[in-house]
Amino acid sequence: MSDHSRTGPQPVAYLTRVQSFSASHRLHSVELSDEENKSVFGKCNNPNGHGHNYRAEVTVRGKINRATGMVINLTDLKSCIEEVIMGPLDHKNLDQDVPYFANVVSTTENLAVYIWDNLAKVLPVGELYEVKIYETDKNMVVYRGE
Ligand SMILES: Nc1nc2c(c(=O)[nH]1)N=C([C@H](O)[C@H](O)COP(=O)(O)OP(=O)(O)OP(=O)(O)O)CN2
Ligand SMILES: [Zn+2]
Repeated sequence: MSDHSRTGPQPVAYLTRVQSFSASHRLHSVELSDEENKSVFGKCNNPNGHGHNYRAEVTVRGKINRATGMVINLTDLKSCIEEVIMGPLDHKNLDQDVPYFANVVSTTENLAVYIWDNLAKVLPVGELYEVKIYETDKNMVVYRGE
């Protein structure tokens, strides 16, 4: 049996915070012709764009600090999520308002990478383990920094 007392090993836990946000976008690649864009992205290439109510699940992995009982203080994780997700992305047009997506297609895959890269820069403790993004109730991407 493992010993998680004061002198035993520090157990590792995975802490997840869920955050919803709304954004619009259009799937369009600068590397493809207009015809190719229409063919690949179909209705999602409509110049008027469309919107989603996204759901992000951010998971941090780390040892449970003996003194605090925490992997990361949820207050700090919430601040990071505000800075990386809510500020830049909520109620924004991803392609027009977020410089990263000027030349990167705003798929859920790329959105997960964007969120991962920026969260990794600001997390104070623990290690970012997983970013999960639901674009719709039916479509979800998991990114683990690989
Ligand atoms: N690999 C990916 N493919 C597609 C993405 C994506 O992010 N990665 N995104 C889109 C569109 O942006 C859009 O989100 C798809 O919307 P829609 O087809 O309406 O969504 P649902 O599958 O949930 O709805 P249905 O009820 O099945 O129509 C397209 N492809
Ligand atoms: Zn979409």
